[in-house]
Amino acid sequence: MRPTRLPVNPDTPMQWHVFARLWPYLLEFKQRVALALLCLVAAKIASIGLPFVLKHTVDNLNQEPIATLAVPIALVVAYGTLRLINVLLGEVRDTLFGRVTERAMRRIGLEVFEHLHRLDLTFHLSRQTGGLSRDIERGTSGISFLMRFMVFNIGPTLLEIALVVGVLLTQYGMSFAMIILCSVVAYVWFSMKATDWRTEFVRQANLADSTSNTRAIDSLLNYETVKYFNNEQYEARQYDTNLANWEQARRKNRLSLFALNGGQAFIIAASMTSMMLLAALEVSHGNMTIGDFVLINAFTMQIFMPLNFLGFVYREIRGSLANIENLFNLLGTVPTVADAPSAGKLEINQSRIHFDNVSFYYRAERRILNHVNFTIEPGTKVAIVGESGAGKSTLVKLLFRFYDPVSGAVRIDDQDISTVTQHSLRQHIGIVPQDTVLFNDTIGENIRYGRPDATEQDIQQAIHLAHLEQFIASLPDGLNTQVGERGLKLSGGEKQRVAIARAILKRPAIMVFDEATSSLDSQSEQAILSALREVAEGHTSMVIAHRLSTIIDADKILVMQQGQIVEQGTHSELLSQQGVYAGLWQAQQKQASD
Ligand SMILES: Nc1ncnc2c1ncn2[C@@H]1O[C@H](COP(=O)(O)OP(=O)(O)OP(=O)(O)O)[C@@H](O)[C@H]1O
Repeated sequence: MRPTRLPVNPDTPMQWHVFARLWPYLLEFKQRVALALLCLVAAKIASIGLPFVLKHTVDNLNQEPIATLAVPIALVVAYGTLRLINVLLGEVRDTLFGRVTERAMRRIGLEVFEHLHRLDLTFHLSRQTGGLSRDIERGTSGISFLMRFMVFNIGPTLLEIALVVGVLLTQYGMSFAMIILCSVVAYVWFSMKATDWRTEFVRQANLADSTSNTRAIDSLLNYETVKYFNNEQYEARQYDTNLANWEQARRKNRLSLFALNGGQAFIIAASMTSMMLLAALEVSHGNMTIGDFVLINAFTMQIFMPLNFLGFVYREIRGSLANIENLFNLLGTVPTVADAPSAGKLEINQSRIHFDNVSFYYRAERRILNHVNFTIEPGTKVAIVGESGAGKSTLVKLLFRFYDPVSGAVRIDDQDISTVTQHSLRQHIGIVPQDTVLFNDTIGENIRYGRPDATEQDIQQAIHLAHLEQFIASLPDGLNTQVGERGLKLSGGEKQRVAIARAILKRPAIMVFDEATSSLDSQSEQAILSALREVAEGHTSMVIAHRLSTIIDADKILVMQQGQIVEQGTHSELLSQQGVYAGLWQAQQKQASD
């Protein structure tokens, strides 16, 4: 698996406050956490006992003559048992605590997911979904790492150091305790400093790694384009340039790791040597036994073993904290389109839509809609036409309240849609969008998405109305055929028909068709148009169209130009006005007859 660690900027301060936010998740399973900690303390006490058993065994064997073998044998058995208890307690602790971590990951994962769906379209358009999912993945694995390592690595190591220093101080005097304490402090200090210094090299290596990978994937995904232009060698050269950077970055990374490991080894060696020298002196002066010498040796080794991982753990913790911070920042993002605290449900009566003097821009420097006024009477069909970029789809986005108007209001049955809940608003509007995106699921599930609790009969009826029957019958697994990225690719027209079936299934009071037949050939278009007419029957509907021939039966046609409605009326009224619409109509008629 590729590392999911976020390269950490060495100047980023440690995000200690993240711990405070994780605390409540630990408290969810108080008893488990308490039991895990109990196992931890018991395991550490067992491991502190080990060198003592060793000491007594050696001292016993060192007696001349050995009185009885029973005592050393019992001691060796005790040694083995203590080791086993130590390991088993560690396993029990891991198993107990695993549940706590997993539950925290689940809770936070769901919280973020729900929050992301609450955020507005502007947020989603400005963030790459790939980047977002990486943030979530890194954040949640950061939580798992942090919880495990704080409780099982840093915590136990600190406890062990305290116990060992305490034992040395009480049993063997100040000098031994001081050497251990000083060398641990030196070791920790050096590891942290050296790790911070190395972070930049690690970051460069990770960056070079992901750049070369992105390049390779991009090139392979564009396989066809590479072949069209005969550019295999060009691609290979580009890839190799990236690989050369990677090689260089890895070299620095490796050398800096050598410096870190070398420094740590030096501190350990110096500490071991001084402890052993001091112990040897004490033995030669008759103040200590050989057993004591072995005990001191065992303690020193025992202390440095977990510290060996310190550089790695420290770097990972920094990375995890930064990743979790990113994740929590996501949670802190406030949606710009939100339900008012007093928002009630949209009450649909006749479903009259009224754009009341609506002005809108995405960015202040470019106004998109300028004082737009129109009404769609209940049960009627209003078509919106106009040049590309005039603001037609923007009207739909405002109707769905993906954005709020800068001034004016959108009303449905005299209720300003910004005063009702978004859920109740969207419940009553169905859409066949310009681009239909399908989920990576079966075609049946994709249709059912319009109303997840629909019956089979409803689904069959929607399929029939959307003229999908023949197409589905031609699929190898019928409704169970997988579609989307890993399944069957549907053509633009087929996708639109799935979208129509979905919208039919939703049974909304208001229907919106945004270029709903743009991907269809003329014959399919006519079939779908008659289906849409059936579907729209009795609904208030808003139709956006490029091809005017598809909307001549509309009750009203609005002609948009640069964010304003410049003409409105029925097809024949507009033709007789001899204005913008008549011009567009003639142009399209001419095009069709050419
Ligand atoms: N999210 C956005 N941020 C900034 N500008 C946008 C955004 N969405 C659309 N626009 C701009 O707003 C203008 C109106 O877009 P809109 O999609 O409403 O036009 P349209 O009339 O539906 O065009 P078309 O017929 O080509 O679909 C365009 O100039 C477009 O570039």
